[in-house]
Amino acid sequence: MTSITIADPRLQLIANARYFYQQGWMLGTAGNLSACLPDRSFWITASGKSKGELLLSDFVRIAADGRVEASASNSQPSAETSIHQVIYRIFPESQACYHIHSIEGNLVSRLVTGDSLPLPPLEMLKGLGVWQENPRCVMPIFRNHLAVSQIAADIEQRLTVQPPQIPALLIRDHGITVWGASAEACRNYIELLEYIFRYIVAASKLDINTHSEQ
Ligand SMILES: CSCCC(=O)C(=O)COP(=O)(O)O
Ligand SMILES: [Zn+2]
Repeated sequence: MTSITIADPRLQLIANARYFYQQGWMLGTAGNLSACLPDRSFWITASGKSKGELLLSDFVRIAADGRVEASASNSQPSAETSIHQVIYRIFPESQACYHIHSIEGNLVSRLVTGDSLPLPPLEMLKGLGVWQENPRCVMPIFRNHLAVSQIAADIEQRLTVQPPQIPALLIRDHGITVWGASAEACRNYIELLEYIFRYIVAASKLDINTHSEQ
């Protein structure tokens, strides 16, 4: 009889957090990652852990009804757990949700004053699910309240009625959050967005209009 071993999703979260740390996107304790289990509970990084050197014990398991199901002694779930919960509620097909803090993400959030960031019509958007010629795509931006519950409430209120074109949102002066069908998809979304953000920042320095059709 063949036996199948189901890998612990925390292992992939640890590897991705280390990679993001190496890119400068999860420095110090910044950011939080989560991944769902078949019963819709999810593992999320415990609050205040160094994201470049996570251990299996640096995660908290949150049940589908919001209870803390498992945690190592003294570990509290990420302070931003409510944002992950809202994302899983609005997009129930999501299996993972990643939040990082990057310099480019914060810079682009300052290039516009409104509540959405226009994205240039780059080929890279296809990796985020946008398959249109010369797409007009925007990314939602949310205000960075001190109370995370207010950010989560704003996200739920807006995205429930106005689903975004890409599985991602920006919190101004704070960071980006993505969600997807797998941890691998989330890592790809983060990388693609970081490329797009670098492009936007570089274009703004060169004073290039990135939205005109050539
Ligand atoms: C320097 S990180 C400030 C808090 C934050 O925005 C974050 O992403 C990490 O919070 P957590 O509670 O998940 O460690
Ligand atoms: Zn954060």
